[in-house]
Amino acid sequence: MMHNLLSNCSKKFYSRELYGVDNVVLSDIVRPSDELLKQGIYRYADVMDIKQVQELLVNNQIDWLIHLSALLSAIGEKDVPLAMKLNIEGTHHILELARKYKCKLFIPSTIGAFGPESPRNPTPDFCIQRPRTIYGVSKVHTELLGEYFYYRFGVDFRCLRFPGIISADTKPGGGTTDYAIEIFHDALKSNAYKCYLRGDTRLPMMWIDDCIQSIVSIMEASSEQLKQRTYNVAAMSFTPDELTKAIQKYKPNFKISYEIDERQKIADSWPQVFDDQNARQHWSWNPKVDLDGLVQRMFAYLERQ
Ligand SMILES: NC(=O)c1ccc[n+]([C@@H]2O[C@H](COP(=O)([O-])OP(=O)(O)OC[C@H]3O[C@@H](n4cnc5c(N)ncnc54)[C@H](O)[C@@H]3O)[C@@H](O)[C@H]2O)c1
Ligand SMILES: C[C@@H](O)[C@H](N)C(=O)O
Repeated sequence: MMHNLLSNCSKKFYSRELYGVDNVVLSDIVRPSDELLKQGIYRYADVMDIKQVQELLVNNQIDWLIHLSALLSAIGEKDVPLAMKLNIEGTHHILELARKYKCKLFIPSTIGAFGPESPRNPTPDFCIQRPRTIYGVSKVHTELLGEYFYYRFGVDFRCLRFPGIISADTKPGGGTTDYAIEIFHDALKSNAYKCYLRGDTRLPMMWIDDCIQSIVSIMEASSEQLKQRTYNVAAMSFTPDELTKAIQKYKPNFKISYEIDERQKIADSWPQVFDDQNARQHWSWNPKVDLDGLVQRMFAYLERQ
């Protein structure tokens, strides 16, 4: 069965092969590239303006909503009022529209929804969550409110807590895990990278294709399979030192140096290793790409550019 699907963030949810070009509407507030416009439907919609999203949803007979727009952890700390507006008020709009129009709704959460009091290695689905960033607080809010809308109004809310997502074709959006993307660009440009996290900072990470597959899998899982509405998903965990060693297999002269900044404090409060056994058991989550696979894919893509 086909779904009309609205993904309100232009970049990372490429599911047109699966659901059909005319059934996927991408929306954002940024000016789209020519390439993006050629790929299918793109519409401007600001999630702060509920009427704009409502119009899009009605006019396109949307029945699945993939709500991705958010301010990430590091950039959120630089503009807390905007993060509160986008991540909290924007999410309220989306939840309300999903309720009104009976849409199936996906909103991602993050490793950042945990905090210094959470167990860090491994971090299970259910444990204390006291994040210390506005990003993390907004995502715990999303998890709880989404589940409330499910139990109270029957909204088919589905949520995955993602690790740092690594992709080659988009610029990082202001996260604490950005180093693991920037490092590849600098490796190709100058064979060196100055990292803002300590070399032993272990964080969960995931290749973009696994991320997209996890969204498709949870959206297609039957309600009976889902024993909870928010799941951790994991693929790998590594440190900047370990990533450097994996990069040096391709570029033996690559050098890393360190200049630690405020993002270290955020990373130190986050999970090191994610426990995703519930996702694996309940709806057969099974990531494909490990650290070497990720490095190989990044270089293959970037060297083609
Ligand atoms: N990238 C990661 O490592 C990661 C990890 C865990 C969870 N997530 C979640 O995945 C989602 C997408 O993350 P991302 O990395 O693509 O973020 P990003 O910062 O790269 O993209 C966010 C997008 O939201 C858009 N946006 C901003 N304000 C908007 C508005 N008012 N209306 C509509 N769109 C607006 C931006 O233009 C941008 O394209 C977020 O919810 C994030 O929390 C991402
Ligand atoms: C982990 C994730 O949510 C995002 N990449 C961030 O660092 O903020």
